[in-house]
Amino acid sequence: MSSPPPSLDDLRREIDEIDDKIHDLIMRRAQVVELIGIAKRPDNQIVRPGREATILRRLAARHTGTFPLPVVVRLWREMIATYSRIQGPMAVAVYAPEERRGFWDVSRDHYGGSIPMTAVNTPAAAIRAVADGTATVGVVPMPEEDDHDPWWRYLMNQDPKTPRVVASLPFCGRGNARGDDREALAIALIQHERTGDDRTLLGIELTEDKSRGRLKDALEAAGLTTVSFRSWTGRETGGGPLHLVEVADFVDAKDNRLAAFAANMGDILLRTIPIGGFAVPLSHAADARKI
Ligand SMILES: O=C(O)C(=O)C[C@]1(C(=O)O)C=C[C@@H](O)C=C1
Repeated sequence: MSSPPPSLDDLRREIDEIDDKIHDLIMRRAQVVELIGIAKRPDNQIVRPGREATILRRLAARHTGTFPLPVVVRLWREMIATYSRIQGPMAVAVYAPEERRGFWDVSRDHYGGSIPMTAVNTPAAAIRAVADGTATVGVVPMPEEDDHDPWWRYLMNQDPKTPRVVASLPFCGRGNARGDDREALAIALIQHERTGDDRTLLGIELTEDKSRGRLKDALEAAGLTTVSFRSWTGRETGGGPLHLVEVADFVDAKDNRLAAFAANMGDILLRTIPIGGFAVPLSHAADARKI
């Protein structure tokens, strides 16, 4: 004889037990994070986007059942942001003018509801807020093709006080975020860290106009796979043409492939600056599977 199905009261008791366990673990995680905050000193970089991506990828790989993965990621994003704030002060400056409130929504999903967040009207204002320490993180739009004053050119600077791109938002779908703005990048005064599946943004200045095909060939001959290109004439400032190339790997300034690229380009290359990068978001994999 099969046993009768559990009663509503039994099931609710089980839910209460589960909730207690989840709550206990959230509180225990806070204690461990406090110790992490102590262990991380003296370099004291509270926000570690690479580690955050690794945590979320590991959970995504073990996820099964009917509870949607993007919601798991949203819960963890709320937690991770809050656990960051336990370690020290945090503030986010988001490029979110009136007509582009979608960036506010994706930033709030990523950095949670408890971190102080300010909307600014230009990407340059978000960069300034990070550079002067008013914000720990800035959120700027994914570079666009027809941008007449691209924000990324302000990051083409070797000064260690220049913010770097450190993450791409959203990490797992934009849910019910307003508007059509699809993707944004986070910048901070920290280094982009290797996670095993990364993209790097290379800012490249040339002495004269060259086709993207030429740049692509020189990068690929140096062993760098190109994903996308953005260009800016540089005429307005009297400088040379600038290109922002997304490459499919982790690359830092010491990478031998940049030296090989410089050799391939010869005298027309003025400088190449990795302006940061990001762990490939889970939504990229989902888009590729057309989920
Ligand atoms: O691992 C760390 O360095 C932490 O500070 C912990 C933690 C987390 O909650 O897991 C919090 C903030 C960091 O951005 C990354 C991860």
